[in-house]
Amino acid sequence: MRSTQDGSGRRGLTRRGLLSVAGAGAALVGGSAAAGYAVGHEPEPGARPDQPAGRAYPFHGPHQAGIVTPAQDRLHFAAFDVTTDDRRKLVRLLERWTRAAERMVRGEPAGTGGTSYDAPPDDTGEAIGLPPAGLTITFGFGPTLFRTDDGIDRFGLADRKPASLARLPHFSGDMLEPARSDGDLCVQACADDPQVAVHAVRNLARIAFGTASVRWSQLGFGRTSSTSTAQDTPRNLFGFKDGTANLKAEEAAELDSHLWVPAGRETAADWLAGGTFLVARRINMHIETWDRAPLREQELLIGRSKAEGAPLSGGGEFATADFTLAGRGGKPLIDSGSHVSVAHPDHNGGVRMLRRGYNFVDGSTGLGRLDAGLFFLAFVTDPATHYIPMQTRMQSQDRLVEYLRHTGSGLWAIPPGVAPGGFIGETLLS
Ligand SMILES: C=CC1=C(C)c2cc3[nH]c(cc4nc(cc5[nH]c(cc1n2)c(C)c5CCC(=O)O)C(CCC(=O)O)=C4C)c(C)c3C=C
Ligand SMILES: [Fe+2]
Repeated sequence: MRSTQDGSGRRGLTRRGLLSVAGAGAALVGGSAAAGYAVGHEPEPGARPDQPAGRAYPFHGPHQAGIVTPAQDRLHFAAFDVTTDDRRKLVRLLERWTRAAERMVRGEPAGTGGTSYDAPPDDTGEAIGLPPAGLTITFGFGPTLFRTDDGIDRFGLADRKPASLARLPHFSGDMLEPARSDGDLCVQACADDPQVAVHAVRNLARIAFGTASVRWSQLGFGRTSSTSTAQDTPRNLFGFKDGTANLKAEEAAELDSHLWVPAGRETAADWLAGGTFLVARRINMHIETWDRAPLREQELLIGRSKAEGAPLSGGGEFATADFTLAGRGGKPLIDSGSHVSVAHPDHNGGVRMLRRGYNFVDGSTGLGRLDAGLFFLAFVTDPATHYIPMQTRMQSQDRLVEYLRHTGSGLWAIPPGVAPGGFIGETLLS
């Protein structure tokens, strides 16, 4: 927490809006202002929107932020179970989440302040003094929101469920943990400061108390993709550049074909027009085994060079891969079982996806191995065409899977963006 002290010895906390305590007597009842729970919601004089940490992305727009937004460096992802069957309570939660998200992405506290000194603060406080840090908060609806596993239509939404919104099928080799999978709702909070991302999820969970509870959550510490041509390509925990051939924000026509759900595709689910689907897979990577594999083997399995990220058929990082070019002995320079060959659009009916995953390390196992990998996040126009067939092919043909273990999974419909005054999911629930 950053705090400042002026010449009068008064401490002032600086997250543009500060926690306030209702009533003029507040300072009298416990010296809260002097203790740091000060007042005011004025813009912080020191805020620097020109600096990366001061960057704030708008919450409102035709699409939700956090999809084509340049991928930030940190993630806190959470899946929630709705604990009520009262539709009005669900709507109220989404309204309250919207208001809190609007504020937090601006670098303001989750609440407006003014709570009683005898009540819990309406912001948890750990982001006071921190700038917006490029925070985006993206919300999604899982299949069980529409119909529970027992077939119950809790909220009268069953006939509006998109056909493709169903639990992902079992893929060969899956070792999924139920406690890391699925959920009625999801929240993806991305920021360039981990404390800002965690603060966002924590406050949304606090607001949800009594209506929804966290089912599972995942932290990510390094982006594994770029979503804009202005970004450098980052590296995953295998040490390879990841995101080179990703779908990028600048490819407007491709986004319409491969990312956004078009109006009129499915009458009953037209509320999703302008939205998309989010696939999440927690993929453990066998780091120690990989680190003992020769460089030749590592490059063969990926199909790109480790240093530059260039296709093994030649050229620089962004050169087009040539899967027919043969090397010594007449064998293709890019192995047909390499990851980029199996995942390439030419071998998947032309489909592309917008990947937005993160590295994770969740400590180590009892055997002294890192519990680490890639939290794969991909946004697609339709998982039935743009994800399930590719994952199925990977499990049977991609030699990289020998080093991977899928331990978590989820699919959510991501509703379109929100207009000022509206709320997340309005097209579905109002
Ligand atoms: C089902 C989809 C995919 C899963 C699961 C997946 C996991 C995964 N990928 C890497 C590392 C790399 N992937 C790369 C490219 C790439 N991956 C997918 C899809 C899945 N990856 C696609 C569609 C592509 C693009 C293919 C193309 O058009 O050429 C690359 C190369 C660099 C790049 O283009 O991004 C790397 C490296 C890991 C480690 C992993 C699971 C842990
Ligand atoms: Fe990949």
